Amino acid sequence: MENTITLKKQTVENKKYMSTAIPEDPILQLKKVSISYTAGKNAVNNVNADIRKKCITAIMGPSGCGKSTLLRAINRMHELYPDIRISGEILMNNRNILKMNPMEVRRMAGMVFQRPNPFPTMSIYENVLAGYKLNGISLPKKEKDELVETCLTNVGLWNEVKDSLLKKGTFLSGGQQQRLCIARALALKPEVLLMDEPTSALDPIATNRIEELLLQLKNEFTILIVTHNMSQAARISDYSMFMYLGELIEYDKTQNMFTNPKDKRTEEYLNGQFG
Ligand SMILES: Nc1ncnc2c1ncn2[C@@H]1O[C@H](COP(=O)(O)OP(=O)(O)OP(=O)(O)O)[C@@H](O)[C@H]1O
Repeated sequence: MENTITLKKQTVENKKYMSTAIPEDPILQLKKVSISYTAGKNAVNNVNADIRKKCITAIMGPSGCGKSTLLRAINRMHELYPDIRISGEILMNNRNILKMNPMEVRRMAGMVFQRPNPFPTMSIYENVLAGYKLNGISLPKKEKDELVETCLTNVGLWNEVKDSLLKKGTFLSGGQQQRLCIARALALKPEVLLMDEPTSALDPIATNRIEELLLQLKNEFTILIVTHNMSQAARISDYSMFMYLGELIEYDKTQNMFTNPKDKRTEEYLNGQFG
């Protein structure tokens, strides 16, 4: 009896911190998602959230709170860890991605990592098209040329590299390499762009360019970004999630969370008291 009362109380408490302003038209729905690397210890614990289309949603929280684990699960990269266990549902456009072909999921949810990682043996041109090659999809030359130009234009790189498309991607600066990696992810026309601290290895100027780029890209794409940089979340995200010890503690419009955090732990984190 006591347990039931405690559970009910927790549900009410949890709801209190999930803003009513959270999306009605989600592209992505996390339902009771729990993930563990070792039995009995959840790295992600019972996360429920709807992610709004064509918005930037930031995932924040102290080191080890499960941000990257959650992000990786959204394109089935968690499966690279053999003993990992996942429960719950991750719906993308109402389809449970945990039951789909992983290659199809990765086409729908592109990933950009912390360190720019263009394929070192490929040219700039080939890097943009790498997703097609890996998926065994061949395109006519004209279509490939158009796709490369469009994607590089979308990331503001076309004018900088149009005369050196056959050079290796690794010749570019760090910021240019990261924009190339974003172009590579965009080439597959993903539903969602997942970004794991995409600017943490970049200088402030390159960071600024990527942030401007993300603000443009959200007109067309849904972006979910893990960031340690609170000012970055405040600058570019529409919605913010705060995770702590694997749990989603608070999820709200960024402006609400930064001006009026509901949970003491969110407030302390945003005030720099831990993390
Ligand atoms: N490959 C792994 N094997 C076992 N445990 C892991 C593995 N990767 C992460 N963990 C554990 O899972 C938990 C969540 O880690 P995760 O990397 O998702 O957190 P994070 O919030 O992204 O951290 P950071 O901000 O430092 O990148 C941590 O306790 C971590 O130690």
